[in-house]
Amino acid sequence: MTELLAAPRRFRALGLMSGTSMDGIDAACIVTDGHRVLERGASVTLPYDAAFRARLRSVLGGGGPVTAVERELTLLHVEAARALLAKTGPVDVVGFHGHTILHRPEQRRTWQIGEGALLARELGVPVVDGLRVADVAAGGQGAPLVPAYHAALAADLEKPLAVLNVGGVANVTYIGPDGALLAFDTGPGNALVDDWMHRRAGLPMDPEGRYAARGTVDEACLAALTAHLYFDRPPPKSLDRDDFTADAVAHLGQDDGAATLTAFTAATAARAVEHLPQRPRRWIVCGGGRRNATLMRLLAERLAPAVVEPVEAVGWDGDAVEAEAFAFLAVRSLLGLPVTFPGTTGAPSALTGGVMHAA
Ligand SMILES: Nc1ncnc2c1ncn2[C@@H]1O[C@H](COP(=O)(O)OP(=O)(O)OP(=O)(O)O)[C@@H](O)[C@H]1O
Ligand SMILES: CC(=O)N[C@H]1[C@@H]2OC[C@@H](O2)[C@@H](O)[C@@H]1O[C@H](C)C(=O)O
Repeated sequence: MTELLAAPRRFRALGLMSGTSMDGIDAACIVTDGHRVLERGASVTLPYDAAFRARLRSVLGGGGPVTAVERELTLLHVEAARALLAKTGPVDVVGFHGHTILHRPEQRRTWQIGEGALLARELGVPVVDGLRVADVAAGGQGAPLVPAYHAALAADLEKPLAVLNVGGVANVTYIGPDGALLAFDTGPGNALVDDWMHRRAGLPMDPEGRYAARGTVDEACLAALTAHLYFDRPPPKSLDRDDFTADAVAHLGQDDGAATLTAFTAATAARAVEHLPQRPRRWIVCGGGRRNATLMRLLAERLAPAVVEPVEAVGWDGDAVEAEAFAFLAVRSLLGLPVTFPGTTGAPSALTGGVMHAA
C-alpha cells in the first residue's frame, strides 16, 4: 500500500499481447494515469516461427501438458519486452496477457498460459497478469477486455463510434454519444482464413486478401456458416478461437474457400449492428484484418452508408492497440480501478482484476 501511495501519478507501462492468430507477440508502451492516454510510445512485434506456432497450437484446449510451452512462451515475452525496453527505457509496470488456450466462460473457465512471476523476475519490473480471471469468476465473459482502452483513446472522437478489431477472432466496441460502452466478440476474424490458407496453400494468411479477391463467394456455404445461433444471441458474448470451423467450405477450391470465409467474417461483423443501440456512422478497424483489402471492401459494402476505415485514420496504430491496452489495464489494476464493465463482459458490476507479481 505504501508502495502504491508513493507511486507516480503518471505511469510508464508496457503491454504484451499474444493473440489468437498465433502470429507472434506485440509489445507496446504508453504513459497513462489509468484514465487518459497521456502518450503512446514505441512498439515492437516478435513473430513466432512455424515450429513454436505448431507447439502453441498443440496446447490449445489445455488437454495435454502445457508447462514446457508455457515456459517457452514466457521467455519469448521476456525477449519481446527487452527489445522494446531497449528503445523506451525503464517502465513502472508490465501488463501481460499471456496466450489463451481455453475460453469457456459459461463454465466459468478461461485459461491464459504465461508465467507472470518469471517475467517479473527476468525483467526486474512488476507484472500484472490474470486480467480475465476475476471477471469470469464473477460470471462475466472475461472478454473482450480492450474496450476500456478503446474508450480512453476515443475520448475526443465523435460518437457514436464503432471500433472493430479483426484479429484471430473479431470483436466490436460501440461507444455511445454519452460514452456508454457495449462490446462483444462478433465472430471469426482471420483465424479461419489463416487456417484455410495454411492447409490449401502453405501460407500463414491470405496476403492483402488477394486469394479471396480472385474467388467467388459460395452463397449457400455462407448462409450455412452464418446460420449459427451465436450471431442471434444478444451480448454479452465471447468466443474461443476454434468455436467455428471451416467444414462448410471443405469442398470448395482454394480461392472460393478464401472468398467465402472472408465474407463470413465481414457478414458477421456487420450483423453486430443488430445488437447496437444506434447505427454508428463511422467504423474504425484495428488488428491485422485491416490489411486484408478484400475484407475491408466487404465490410464497407455491408456497413454502408457508414464509413469504414483503418484506425490510422484517427491516428492510432492498428497493430499496437491490443498491446497498449494491456499496458493501460495493468495500470488500472494497480490503481484498483475497474477493468471490466456490465456493457463489455456482462460483469455484474464494474470490476477490477489482475494479479500482481512483484519484481
Ligand atoms: N498483409 C496482410 N494481409 C492480410 N491479412 C493480414 C495481413 N497482415 C496481417 N493479417 C492478418 O492479421 C492476423 C494477425 O492479426 P492480429 O495481430 O491483430 O491478431 P491477434 O492479435 O493474434 O488476434 P486477437 O485480436 O484475436 O487477439 C494474421 O494472422 C492475418 O490473418
Ligand atoms: C479469451 C480471449 O483471449 N479472447 C480474445 C480473442 O481475440 C479477440 C477477441 O477474442 C477478444 O475477445 C479477446 O482479445 C482481446 C485482446 C480482448 O480481450 O479485448
